[in-house]
Amino acid sequence: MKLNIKNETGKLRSVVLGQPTSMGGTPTLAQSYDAKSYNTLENGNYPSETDITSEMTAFENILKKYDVEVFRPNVIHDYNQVFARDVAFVIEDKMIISNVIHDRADEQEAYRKIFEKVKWRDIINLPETAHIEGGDVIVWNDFIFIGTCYSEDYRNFKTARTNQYAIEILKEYFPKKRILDFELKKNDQDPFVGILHLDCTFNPVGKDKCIIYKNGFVDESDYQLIIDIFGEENCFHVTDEEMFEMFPNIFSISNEVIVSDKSFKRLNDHLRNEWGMTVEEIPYREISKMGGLLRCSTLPLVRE
Ligand SMILES: NC(=[NH2+])NCCC[C@H](N)C(=O)O
Repeated sequence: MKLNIKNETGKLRSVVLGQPTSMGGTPTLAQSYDAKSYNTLENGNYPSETDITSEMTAFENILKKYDVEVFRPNVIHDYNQVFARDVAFVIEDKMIISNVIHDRADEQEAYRKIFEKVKWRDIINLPETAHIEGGDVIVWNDFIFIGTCYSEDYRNFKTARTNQYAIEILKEYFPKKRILDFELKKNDQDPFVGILHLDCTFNPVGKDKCIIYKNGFVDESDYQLIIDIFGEENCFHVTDEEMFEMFPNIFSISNEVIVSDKSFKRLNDHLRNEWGMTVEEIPYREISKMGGLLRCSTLPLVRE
């Protein structure tokens, strides 16, 4: 397979969609590794495998409707494999194997048959201490936007997944890209305060637009830089509550077609009425309780 990812919104040809089978029971608070799941567990409403399965099936059906080739990872017994995004990521024709948080490390084995479709020389493995997950990496033509955490207590956060070392290495592999790193607010327990990945606070859509949550960034100047790149009129600003519901984490099948949660009324209306896009709405509320949404559930391999 010839990988090709130049941006977030080129027409999607081939993608990995995570899988819900045998996702294990409800974790304990101590076992959770993101603030949204922590909050869900505190509220005692962790989702069931049956509900997660029906949401992911709805997503797969939309992808197939647009003739996208969909791969699924193998099932690992009692292991959450919903969020394919973080396991690896594609930049141009290269696949970078993430160094994910320890709690999720076993997920990668289930992608072996998919990785084997890619030529060895197109696969990049990073040194063990270079931490990075696909949710923090957004390829946007000449730019690569990367979410990170500079804090000295980086290691104390389970929600800090990408470090400077990994970013420095990517700069060497992709010298022609303008790599911009953004420090994200971190908090392992309060989903209104901490941002797990960059794609929970920012996501490009269409040819030149984006969805953005200002308070996810530590430095206002980082947020302002994105606004300057896209232009104020091309930015949809989300509120605290909408960030919590995961508005930024929708998924583009092309410049014109977006898969969104059917409860995102204000966003979906804007995408359709102001920006003229086609919005495919599906139910994804149960999956949101585990700290990710539509972008997080996918790992795009080929876009036109
Ligand atoms: N790209 C993303 N935002 N992925 C969300 C992953 C959520 C998952 N519970 C984790 O903590 O790893």
